[in-house]
Amino acid sequence: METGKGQDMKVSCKQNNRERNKIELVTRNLTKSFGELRALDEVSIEVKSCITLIIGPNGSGKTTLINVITGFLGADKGRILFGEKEVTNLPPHDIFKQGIVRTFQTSQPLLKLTVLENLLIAEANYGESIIQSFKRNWLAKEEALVKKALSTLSFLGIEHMWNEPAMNLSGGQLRLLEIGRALMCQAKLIIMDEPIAGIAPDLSHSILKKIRELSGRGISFLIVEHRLDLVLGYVDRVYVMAGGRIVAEGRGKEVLENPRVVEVYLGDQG
Ligand SMILES: Nc1ncnc2c1ncn2[C@@H]1O[C@H](COP(=O)(O)OP(=O)(O)OP(=O)(O)O)[C@@H](O)[C@H]1O
Repeated sequence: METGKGQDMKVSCKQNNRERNKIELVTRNLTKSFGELRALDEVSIEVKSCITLIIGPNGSGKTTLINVITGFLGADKGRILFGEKEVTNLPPHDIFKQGIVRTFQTSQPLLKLTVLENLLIAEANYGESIIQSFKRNWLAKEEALVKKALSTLSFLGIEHMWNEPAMNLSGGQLRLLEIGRALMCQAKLIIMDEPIAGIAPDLSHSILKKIRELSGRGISFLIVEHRLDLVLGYVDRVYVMAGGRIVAEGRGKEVLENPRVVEVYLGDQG
C-alpha cells in the first residue's frame, strides 16, 4: 500500500477524536420520488469519519438513499456535500473520483479472474491520471501496484488465495475482496449495502473487525445492514429510516431503546 495516505496497512495511525468527528458527507433535505411514492423525504444525515449505519424496515428508503448519494439515481430536491464539495446529482464516475466508493457483489466476469487480478483491475479503473503515469513508468508502477495489492490482501487475510479465481472464494472472502477493491481505489468513504448478508456469524465478525480497523485508519464507512445483532457493536452512529424519513438517530445499540425505533420495527412485523 502507499505510505503516508492513511491506507498503509502496516502503519498504525489511530485517529484522535477530532479526526473521528470530522464530517465527511452531508445530505440536506434529500428527496426522491418514484411516481406518487416518496422514497426519500427530506433526508438529512451527517456521515463523520467513522462507521455510520443506516437501518430500517424493508422499503424504508435505505438503498434509494445510497443510490442517490452515489449518483445512480438523481435527487429531486436537496443537496449532498462531500467535504467542501457539492456532489449532488453528479454522475457515478465523478462521485467515485471524489473518493466515494460503493462496493458491489463481485460480478460474473470478475469471478473468473484471480483474486490479485481483481485488485489490480480496481486500481487500473481508478482514472486517467493513473493510466497516464502507468504509461510513463509502467514497470515501477506495476511493481508498486502488485505490492499494494498483496499488502491489501494480507491485511484482509486472504493473501493465500491471491492466485485463485475469485469464484473459489467463500461468500465472506468475497466481501473482503470487495473491500480490497475499494481500498485499491483510494476510497475515502466506502458505502456498503448489506456487507454481512448471508455470512456466518464468525466470518461476519471478522469482516466487521476489518471495517473497524480501516475506520481507525481514516476511512469512513456508510453501511446498510439488517443484521443488527451482529453489526451494532461495531458502529459509531446509527440512523433509522421509515417511510423515506429519518425517524431516529443514536449511538450504537442505544438506538434500539428509542420507542420510535421499536415502533417502526414492530410495525414491520405486523
Ligand atoms: N426504481 C424504483 N421504481 C419504483 N419504486 C422504487 C424503485 N426503487 C425503490 N422503489 C420503492 O421505494 C421504496 C424504498 O425502497 P428501497 O429499496 O430504497 O428500500 P430499502 O429500505 O432499501 O428496502 P430493503 O431493506 O427491502 O432493501 C420502496 O417502496 C420501493 O418499492
